[in-house]
Amino acid sequence: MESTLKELRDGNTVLEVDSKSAVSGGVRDVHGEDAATEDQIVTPWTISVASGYSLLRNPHHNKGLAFTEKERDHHYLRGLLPPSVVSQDLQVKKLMANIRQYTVPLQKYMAMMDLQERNEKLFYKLLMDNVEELLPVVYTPTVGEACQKYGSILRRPQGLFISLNEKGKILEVLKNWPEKNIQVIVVTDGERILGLGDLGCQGMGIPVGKLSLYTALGGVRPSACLPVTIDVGTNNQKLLDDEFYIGLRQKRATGQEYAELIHEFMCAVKQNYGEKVLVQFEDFANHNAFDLLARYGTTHLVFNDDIQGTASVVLAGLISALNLVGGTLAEHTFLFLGAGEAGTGIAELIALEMSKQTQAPLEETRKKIWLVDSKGLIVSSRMDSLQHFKKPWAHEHEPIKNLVDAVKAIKPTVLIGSSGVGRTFTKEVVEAMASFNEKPIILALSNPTSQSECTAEEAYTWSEGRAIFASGSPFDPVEYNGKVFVPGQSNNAYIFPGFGLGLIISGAIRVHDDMLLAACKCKKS
Ligand SMILES: O=C([O-])CC(=O)C(=O)O
Ligand SMILES: [Mg+2]
Repeated sequence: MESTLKELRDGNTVLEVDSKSAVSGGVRDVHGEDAATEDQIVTPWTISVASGYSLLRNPHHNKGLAFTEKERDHHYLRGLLPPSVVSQDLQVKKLMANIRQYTVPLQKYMAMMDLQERNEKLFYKLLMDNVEELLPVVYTPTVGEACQKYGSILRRPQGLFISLNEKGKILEVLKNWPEKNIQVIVVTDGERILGLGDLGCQGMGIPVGKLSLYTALGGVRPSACLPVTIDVGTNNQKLLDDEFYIGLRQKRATGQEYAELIHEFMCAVKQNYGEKVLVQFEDFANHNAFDLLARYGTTHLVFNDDIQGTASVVLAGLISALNLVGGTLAEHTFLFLGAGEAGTGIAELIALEMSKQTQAPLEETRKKIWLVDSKGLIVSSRMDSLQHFKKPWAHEHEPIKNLVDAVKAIKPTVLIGSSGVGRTFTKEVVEAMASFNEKPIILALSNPTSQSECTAEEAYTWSEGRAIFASGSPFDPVEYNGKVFVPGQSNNAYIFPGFGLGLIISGAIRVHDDMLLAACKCKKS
């Protein structure tokens, strides 16, 4: 018996033993008789073994034609597969050829999701071997379009949906998830999906995509990753009117009703998975993102990717850019378009690093950083009407209404776009940057590509090839005046999988700013 179990464990066959299988005293309750009392309605122990037909339909263990002759004998697969045995490498070759035939990115996305649902090992092999080509498919920018059309393209639901209907029952809902040992949860409420706005329940594509990078880039086991979407309704009328919309058909719950659902979720998560489970908040709207991070940052292992992840990756990029333009952080002047999660998160981390480098107080280093929001430059005369996360950036200056005037007045060396609004770094803005900077640093961070503040081509052309440019969404290399410029990508995908892995393997129970600063300075050895 023990040797068969070991074989099952070591082999490819699924073996799931519920932890309740051993009754107290170390005596195995083989027939479940001791535990099967009337007040215990759950099966006291279960062993499930996938083999044969069900093994082929189990995405975690299916290998398709790559099952060897021996495995086909052992797992009752004879006759269920055509005779040919192919290597995983050949499977990768075939699938890449198929995926490359699709010209529409969304078709590639759907092919990848189908694969993930069919043969998880092959999905990750494909993604890891072809990461540059497939990252824009399973992640930004295509995942944005997938979320917009999620209701129409959905085949088999992925992740866990927790809606207002589940209020009071969230712990039970977590127990419906087949995996028990969860290490990372990526959760969204869908209110600010990339720069695309409120996509309600259809935001699920984001946690699914982020977690596939946790595995492909961070090496976290897929079974330890849990994508969650909290559905409190949507204010997106187009979705509410869409017959294929998959979420609750109501306006967003707010205030106490919202806070109570999130709180129940956070408590249930800790109760079910323990203190070391990492909860990554993703694509919440500004008005909730900061509050959630503040509220749960002291009681849970939480990380906001849009505030902290983006901040670390951008600071890492700036530290590298200084090698090209010279000077220390404190010798530069920063101007942001966008004062939300990404903008203020990045600004704060830059100020913190400057303060560490120069020993100057944070209040002083913040003065090197200026932010423009939809109402213009953030200045002290606007203080009373500013949301709390913008207040630290309200410096003394006369009011300025638009970006180009702010650029001309502040004369930044670094211009960062994080507003979620595309096409806002106009020719005039880029030309102004290039007029007083030998090498202007220009970061167009908003996602997906349609929301990018400018394209790589625009940044290089309008600056006559002098801009140091990076963007949130990927852009192809650009040829300008006979020279090829390769734009950088400054997306939190370059930090959260490694950062999260570090949190998990170190057994951390809280996230601290020093960890973010350390992550920024990590160099590939
Ligand atoms: O998902 C991405 O590509 C980056 C990100 O967090 C966002 O734009 O919200
Ligand atoms: Mg995000």
